[in-house]
Amino acid sequence: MKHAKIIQDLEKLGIKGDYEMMYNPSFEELYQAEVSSDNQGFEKSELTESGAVSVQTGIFTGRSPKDRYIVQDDVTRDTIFWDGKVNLPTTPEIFRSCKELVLNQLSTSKKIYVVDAFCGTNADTRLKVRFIVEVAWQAHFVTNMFIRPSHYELENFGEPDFIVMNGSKITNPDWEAQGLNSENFVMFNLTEKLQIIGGTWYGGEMKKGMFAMMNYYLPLKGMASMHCSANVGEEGDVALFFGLSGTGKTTLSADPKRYLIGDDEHGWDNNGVFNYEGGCYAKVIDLSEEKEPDIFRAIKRDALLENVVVNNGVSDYKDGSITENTRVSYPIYHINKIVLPSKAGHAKKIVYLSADAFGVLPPVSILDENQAQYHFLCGYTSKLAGTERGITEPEPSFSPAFGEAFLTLHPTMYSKTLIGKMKEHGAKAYLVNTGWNGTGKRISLKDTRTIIDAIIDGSIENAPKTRVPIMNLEIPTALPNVSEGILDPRNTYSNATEWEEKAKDLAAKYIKNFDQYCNTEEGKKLISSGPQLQEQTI
Ligand SMILES: Nc1ncnc2c1ncn2[C@@H]1O[C@H](COP(=O)(O)OP(=O)(O)O)[C@@H](O)[C@H]1O
Ligand SMILES: C=C(OP(=O)(O)O)C(=O)O
Ligand SMILES: [Mn+2]
Repeated sequence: MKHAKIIQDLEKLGIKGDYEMMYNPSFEELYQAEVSSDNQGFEKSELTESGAVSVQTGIFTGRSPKDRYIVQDDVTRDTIFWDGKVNLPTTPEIFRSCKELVLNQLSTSKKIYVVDAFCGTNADTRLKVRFIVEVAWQAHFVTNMFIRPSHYELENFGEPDFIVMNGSKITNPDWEAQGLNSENFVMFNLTEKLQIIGGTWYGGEMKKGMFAMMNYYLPLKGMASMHCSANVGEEGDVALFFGLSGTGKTTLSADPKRYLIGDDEHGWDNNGVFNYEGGCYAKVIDLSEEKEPDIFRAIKRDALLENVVVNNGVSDYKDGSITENTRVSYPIYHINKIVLPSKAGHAKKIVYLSADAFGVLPPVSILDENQAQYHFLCGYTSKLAGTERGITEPEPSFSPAFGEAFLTLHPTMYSKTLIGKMKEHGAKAYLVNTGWNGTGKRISLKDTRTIIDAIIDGSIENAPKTRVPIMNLEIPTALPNVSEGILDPRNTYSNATEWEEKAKDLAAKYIKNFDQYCNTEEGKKLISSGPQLQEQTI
């Protein structure tokens, strides 16, 4: 029997105890476990008016990059990009000691949830992942976010390719002596194909953890692995939306005119674009049915709200007092227009989303091939408060491939694979600012959506154009139904020299950041595609 086999597997891993084990619980079983009166502290969940359950994730309401380590050994030494920032090295010994802590924690649990799921739509490239957690809502989170195997697939699941053991309730007392950042840890061992977690309850570590693993395995097989959302039109035309957290991947990919492929993580192989996930993870801060009807309506039974303030069973999306990073996860079929399985053909339109808090970038720029490469390597945006610990103010950030925090290989691996696919399939790239302009206000969602429509239907190519100096970007000067006077950012300032000053400041940052790619001929040749400081605006 499957159940007995799973218990045997857990014992082999070192989880031995007198626990009750639930294997791939149904949504109904998860719900019952979540509202059980046995739950303590952050295990507690609450039913809300929409039918969704609401939880608090504890001290961590976002990922904790400084506590994230990868074991450096023969498998990873020459493959992982040891940049000293994202992929922090640890030793097999320290991993073993932290793993022991997690095993002890799980062994003394009353209840353990084991969820077998897929990461990746295609059988030939997906990871069969086994999540072992002791908190019901964490099991719910991974059930929402990863691809749920059918009964048949579950029966034939076989050995997992990767195991995630979450001991969020324990911390590491030896962290100082081991030279770690804190008592909390998120560690990967690629030899053992194991992720272990302690101290943080935040589910994003599991979601983005497996993304980082896909970012390792797929580019090594020549595929593009991308931090982007994706949707497809009636004609099979696929669009990708790259961007860091908060730039609009989830919001803009939920487009009632198109079919959603996925909202965050995709691969691109010889057959086309495919999702890694089986659900979406949307921000709910200030969410309204009027502005984002598809996401609003996806919040219903089986959806899981995180860190939202709930008053007498009613969620208040305006209240950011727990965190600005309030979230909901839901299975992808909560969005009406989707393709299943989550894949489609080759991408034709590539949109780089950047939420520029400094008001310099145009709402949309048309990129040529070299600029597509330049801006992909730059990955400029402003980091907004919330998704990462310690970020409380917008900060300019250059994040290669629009996802530096999840890259396990050198950034150029991701640009090579993506640009290769783009060339092969004649995809065109655009840079879209979903952030601020000289008015001090954020560019409206309505204007951004209209701009995206013009990119997707191709009409943007026929618009009158001009070049924005310093930033060295080509922009349309008029687009039907886009607010007058916003397309050229210089016009959103009462005095264009104000823009110029800010632009020079930002251009200098771009140029300085790009230095890291200038030690190769390939990199050097891209400099002229980026911002230029010597230029005069008039
Ligand atoms: N012009 C805009 N374009 C996209 N999103 C916008 C815009 N203005 C405000 N927003 C808000 O910004 C947030 C974008 O978040 P989200 O789509 O979840 O980003 P991501 O998926 O890239 O992390 C949403 O809360 C959305 O309502
Ligand atoms: C969940 C995350 O990503 P995003 O904001 O892109 O959805 C994250 O960065 O932890
Ligand atoms: Mn998102």
